[in-house]
Amino acid sequence: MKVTVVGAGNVGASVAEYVAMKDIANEVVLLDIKEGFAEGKAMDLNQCATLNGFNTRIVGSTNDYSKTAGSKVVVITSGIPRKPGMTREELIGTNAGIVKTVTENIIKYSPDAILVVISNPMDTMTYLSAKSSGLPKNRIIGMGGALDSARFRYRLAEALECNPNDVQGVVIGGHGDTTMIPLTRLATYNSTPVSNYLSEEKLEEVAKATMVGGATLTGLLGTSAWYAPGAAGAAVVESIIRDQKRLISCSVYLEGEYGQEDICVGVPVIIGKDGWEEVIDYKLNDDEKAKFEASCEAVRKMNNALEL
Ligand SMILES: NC(=O)c1ccc[n+]([C@@H]2O[C@H](COP(=O)([O-])OP(=O)(O)OC[C@H]3O[C@@H](n4cnc5c(N)ncnc54)[C@H](O)[C@@H]3O)[C@@H](O)[C@H]2O)c1
Ligand SMILES: O=C(O)C[C@H](O)C(=O)O
Repeated sequence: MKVTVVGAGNVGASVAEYVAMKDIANEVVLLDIKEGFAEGKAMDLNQCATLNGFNTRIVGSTNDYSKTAGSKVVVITSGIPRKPGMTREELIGTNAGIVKTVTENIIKYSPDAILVVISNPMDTMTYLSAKSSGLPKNRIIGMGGALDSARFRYRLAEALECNPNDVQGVVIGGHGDTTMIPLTRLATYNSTPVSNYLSEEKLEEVAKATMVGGATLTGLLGTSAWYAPGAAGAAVVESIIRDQKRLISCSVYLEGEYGQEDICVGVPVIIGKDGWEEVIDYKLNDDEKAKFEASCEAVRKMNNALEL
């Protein structure tokens, strides 16, 4: 099984590392436009094999797509990250061209691949990939909700002072500072509503911290985060390769689900060997529905800036 990761920068290398550590692919191809960069990252990662006990071969490629041929999954991380003070949406001018070209090159060599889009602004880049590739909708998955939900669970566990693995929580909507929707009403601490333990004000605080999770890290790091984004990307890849049928919030092309058409936005989906298989209806209440609609309007506005 071959997995390709386009962009060997912070997030791409992190996805490659986590995929290798999971030992779910024989080969991971890391491709970057910067001369020798992907080869260097691949060599460094290969030298972890005996230390971390994996048997995945990592191959570096400077823009040679023939090396990516026959990939089962392709993760797109190529593009610029934001700097402190910027929004993800400001990246569209540079990243749209990159994501479009990369998508076209990838499907020339791997027409049956499932694409996992990570580059920002992620929902719009996923929509662009869907439109420019012409691939069946189930084979285009935007990764954002997996990361945002992990951050939500971390913030909830911090507030509850508990083990994060005992907390369930999902973020839907756009992957933007103001568009994501942490579903606090549905979050649980080992099957009991978190509202049993946390006040409305505390839950509001948790939701706000979740929404600006990426911006907070960008402020601290000077560039955007990569460990949790890499782990979230690898979790999506694992669910595809192992056909795990995990229920993960991902940005997918909607045709009526959640009342939306012709948009890629975060909703809970089942992820398996054929890509995303089914959207699960969380039965949003009126307030959540209104937030979801506003989120979709903002994403749609971004999509309108694309030259398709
Ligand atoms: N969806 C998410 O949850 C999420 C999370 C983190 C980061 N991101 C986004 O992922 C992207 C990458 O972030 P990063 O921190 O890895 O940035 P980075 O600068 O470390 O790496 C990006 C890499 O892409 C490469 N690249 C640029 N154009 C290319 C092309 N045409 N073909 C191949 N490679 C190309 C660059 O050379 C660079 O090595 C950014 O857009 C960032 O905003 C999204
Ligand atoms: O915050 C960013 O710009 C990167 C990414 O989308 C994240 O949420 O970490």
